[in-house]
Amino acid sequence: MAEPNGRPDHAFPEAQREGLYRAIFERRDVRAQFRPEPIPPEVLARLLEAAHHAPSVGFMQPWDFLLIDDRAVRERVHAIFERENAKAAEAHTGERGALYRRLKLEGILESPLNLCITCDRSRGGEHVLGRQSIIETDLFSTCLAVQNLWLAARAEGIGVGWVSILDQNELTEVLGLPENVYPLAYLCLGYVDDFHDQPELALAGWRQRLPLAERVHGNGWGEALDAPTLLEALATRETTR
Ligand SMILES: Cc1cc2c(cc1C)N(C[C@H](O)[C@H](O)[C@H](O)COP(=O)(O)O)c1[nH]c(=O)[nH]c(=O)c1N2
Repeated sequence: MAEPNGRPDHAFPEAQREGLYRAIFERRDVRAQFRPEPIPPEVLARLLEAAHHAPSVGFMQPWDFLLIDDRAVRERVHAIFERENAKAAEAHTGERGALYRRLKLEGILESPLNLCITCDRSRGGEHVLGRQSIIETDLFSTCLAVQNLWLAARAEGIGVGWVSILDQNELTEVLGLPENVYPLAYLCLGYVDDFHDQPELALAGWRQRLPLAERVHGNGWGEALDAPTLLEALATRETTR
């Protein structure tokens, strides 16, 4: 299809575009509102397929997916969280410390499924196309798989919470990961009672979303953007969300 200006129109129809943006804006990190029902296999397959279709450096596809529903394994991971979280809490004192201790930062035992997305740092051999200069691009790729899954889960009505308050070496041992396989994301998944309309950390008064217009630079760091219409559009969008 071509637009009146002759440019081919590859954009999705409006309703589909809205669906995609809805998943982006209504995706939340979920820790507390999990329901116990299991995720049906066909739905889980769709989420994993979405993750598997993420971009990856040199088409490396460095990810694997460990589906963890065993209570004993989850209890061991939860114990790692408890230890690490106690250490993390010590970093915050006074009112901030009290607020930190009130935050719910994981749903390891309440969610029906835990999912560890790993990154095999040796997949594809020594010379992965595009990874020569920036070795961490395998980790970046795996993060994109996480985000694909997270957005698809939101569209399916499934909440996802990322737990990173974990000792990676202990987690590696509990999950029996081979050498070179890094546990990139430990996620809690399940249907939820509700999705908050703002990040939980914002609702709790921990930290607020930064004004986007202030984060956009011109031709170098700190250079003003010479694009009044874009700046106005950024500011306008912000007041509506
Ligand atoms: C790499 C990484 C690691 C973590 C997180 C996210 C990411 C990207 N987040 C979730 C984080 O707090 C959340 O994304 C932000 O607060 C924004 O909220 P929404 O995701 O928009 O709901 C997170 N949340 C939490 O409760 N415990 C955690 O350990 C972590 N760890």
